Amino acid sequence: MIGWKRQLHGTTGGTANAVRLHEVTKRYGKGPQAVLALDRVSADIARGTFTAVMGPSGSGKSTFLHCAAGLDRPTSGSVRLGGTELARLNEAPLTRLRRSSMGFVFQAFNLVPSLTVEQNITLPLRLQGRRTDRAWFGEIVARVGLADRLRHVPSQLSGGQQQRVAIARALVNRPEVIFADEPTGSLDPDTANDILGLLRQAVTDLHQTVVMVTHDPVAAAHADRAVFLANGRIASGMTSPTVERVTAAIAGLRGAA
Ligand SMILES: Nc1ncnc2c1ncn2[C@@H]1O[C@H](COP(=O)(O)OP(=O)(O)OP(=O)(O)O)[C@@H](O)[C@H]1O
Repeated sequence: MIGWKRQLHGTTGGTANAVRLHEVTKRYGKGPQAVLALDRVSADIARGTFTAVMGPSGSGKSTFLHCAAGLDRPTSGSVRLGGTELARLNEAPLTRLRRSSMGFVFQAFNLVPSLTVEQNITLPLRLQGRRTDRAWFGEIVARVGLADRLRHVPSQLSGGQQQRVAIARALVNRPEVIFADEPTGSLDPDTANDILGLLRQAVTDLHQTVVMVTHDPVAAAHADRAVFLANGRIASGMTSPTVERVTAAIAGLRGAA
């Protein structure tokens, strides 16, 4: 764990963290039925990096993402987004912070069916009462290849196109961090590869920060780093993950379970 933290700092030349989890524990339920989903997890996510969160089913990946994004409150420990401690915020300011500083990409796309592509993409801005920066909007729409689809509604789009809308929506705020939960889980391999390429570009070209939960070693290989959870703890970390190394690491975790 210490080595993992050192690696993060070491490769970024001391860049500030977008997200920092310190000794985060999440327990669901009480008494003998209680489940320890996260057990004193600490992780620093440096700005401008792409991190894949991996691990066997039930290892705590979604709980990690939900706690990091303030969608779920840790039982103990600290989560900081930039300089802000999430535990100190009540629901209303937390919701505002999520809208202003986080982007989300989910497996199920989660677009608003009655809104057009353009309205879906700009929804986070409208919810904050902010104007759309047309130059930035034009750039992200061009990058995700949706310029000729702006007046369509989600039901008129393929799954891959809907996920492109979700990525544009996540980028529209220039958030502190984009959280992606199995973003390619319902896509065919070629479409998945396109979507992962867009997330990669968001980091490399647009200097965004992406944290992605995935089961898929191919998806993880697009990231700068992979962090492996097992039984609610960080078991190991890896820089410049490849499909082969990630597959071997997961097999090792399954063997140790
Ligand atoms: N709301 C909840 N109430 C009770 N237990 C929960 C709840 N959410 C998650 N858990 C438990 O916490 C543990 C971690 O769950 P989590 O969903 O974070 O794992 P995961 O690694 O994302 O799994 P998967 O890959 O199957 O989605 C599991 O044992 C799960 O059953």
